[in-house]
Amino acid sequence: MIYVMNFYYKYFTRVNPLPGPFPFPLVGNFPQIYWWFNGDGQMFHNYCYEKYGDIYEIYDHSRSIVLCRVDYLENFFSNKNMHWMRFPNCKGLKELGIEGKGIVVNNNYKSWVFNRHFISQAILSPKFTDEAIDQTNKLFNELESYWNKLVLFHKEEIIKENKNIIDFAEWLKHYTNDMIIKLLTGERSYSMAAYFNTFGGEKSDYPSVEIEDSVKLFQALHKLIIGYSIFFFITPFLRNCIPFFKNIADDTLKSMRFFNQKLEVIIKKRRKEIKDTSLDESLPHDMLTSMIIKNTFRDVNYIEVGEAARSMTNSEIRANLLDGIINGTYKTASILSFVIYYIAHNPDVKKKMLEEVDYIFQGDKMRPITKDDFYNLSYCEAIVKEVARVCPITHSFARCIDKSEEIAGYQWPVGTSFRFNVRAIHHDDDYWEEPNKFNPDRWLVENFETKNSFIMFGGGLRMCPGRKLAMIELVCLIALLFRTYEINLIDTNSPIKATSDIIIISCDELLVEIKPRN
Ligand code: HEM
Repeated sequence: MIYVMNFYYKYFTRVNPLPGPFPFPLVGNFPQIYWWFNGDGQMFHNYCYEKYGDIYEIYDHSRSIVLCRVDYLENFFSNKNMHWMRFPNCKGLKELGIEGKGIVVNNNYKSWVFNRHFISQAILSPKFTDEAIDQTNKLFNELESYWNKLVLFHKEEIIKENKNIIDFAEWLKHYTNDMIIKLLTGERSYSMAAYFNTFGGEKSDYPSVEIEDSVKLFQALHKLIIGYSIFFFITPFLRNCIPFFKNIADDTLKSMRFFNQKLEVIIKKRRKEIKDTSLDESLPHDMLTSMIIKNTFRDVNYIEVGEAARSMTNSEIRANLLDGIINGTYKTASILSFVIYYIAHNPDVKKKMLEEVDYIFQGDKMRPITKDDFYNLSYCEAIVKEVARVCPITHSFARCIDKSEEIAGYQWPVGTSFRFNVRAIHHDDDYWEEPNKFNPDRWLVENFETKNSFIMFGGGLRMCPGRKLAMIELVCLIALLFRTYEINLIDTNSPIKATSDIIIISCDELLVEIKPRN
């Protein structure tokens, strides 16, 4: 009773009261999200934007101000202000064992700068880019080999049994999982092989122990992604006392322990491999190796300058790997499924894209894709950006201000939480011409884009460090796929099957028919 009275006292005396759905104690606006929109965060934000306009407030475990206009973002992304914190401190981070670790939810500025610097140096380097292109070719060949076995070589029986239909979204999640694990840790995972094996009949050539391991890793990752938000957005009382939330929280902690153990083994093994490699031999370019050798004598830029230039501990490396793996799996996969969907619904765009792809490869369906090809595939890149603009996969992302500031015409106290409604920003008609039109050509006009109006990868200091890698994966895969295959949606009339949680929108299923292009 006291809690409820206190909650509503604070609510009715809050600074700058704004319109928004009425909150409930302990659960904030979750009842509305679940009762009205079946848990769909994007639909909830669409509703709030239409009903309340450019600025409204919502509640999870605390109050957040949601901004929907491009000009409201200036204070967050300019170098002058540097509001760098994403979420306020919360007990959940400690329970998950990630307080002050990694980068995504790290609220310790010094530690975040240290980790972010390591990660950026590792994955924005030219050698890492080469490695990403190389792995794209290798893993795409593997993906094709499974499709060939499943779909293309056994035509008659498969067509009879309707097996030429594949769930593209599911294949992509396994593909991006194998890709990110290889690029970040240097280790192979066999998520695609495991998925292939579920179809019965022929099995993949990889040893079954390795495949089973990958299945466990993939399942643990899935549980972590689902369960993570319970630790940020749900109050400790619900998480610890209500069985529904407690079960998810326990499962998430179990997956976290499992993941940490796996990563610890990989890190120790790599440290030993590096130690056993003579100085004149080169080392691989995965993120793990780069993080281990940074600020050691194996680092080509090594200078000894005290604490700031210290090397990384295993627990820091683990947290960074986990951040990268979680962020690098589902987002890239979902956006590519949306790309396939939009291409199928826009024949003119498809025609132009095929012309670009055919021009680049000149009829050669076998040669690997190169870095130059990637830079020349400007229309494919435009398609990715336009799909991400009209159909963002992160419906909102957050900042918490570390000093009092005037934002959107109101003065806000330190510690206020904000969210940016990505879809509203991407459709702000003061900044986008015909915002509702799907038009990749707009991206071909140089410098047309206004500052902060496109926030697919966020903005400011905390902008996504994986953006280049994501674009390489997306653009190269589009080119490799459409160079060889005709991909048609099974049901062109149905809307895309996607679900949106508290932050991410993911494609659940995309049934396509795939056959070789003439
Ligand atoms: C299409 C794919 C991707 C999209 C749309 C995406 C989008 C985003 C967004 C919107 C943010 C928040 C930025 C902000 O708060 O300003 C973010 C952060 C982040 N992303 Fe990505 N991302 C993608 C792929 C990746 C990949 C492949 C990686 C792998 C390394 C990655 C790693 C991260 C990390 C570590 C952060 C946290 C950065 C920080 O807090 O300093 N992302 N991403």
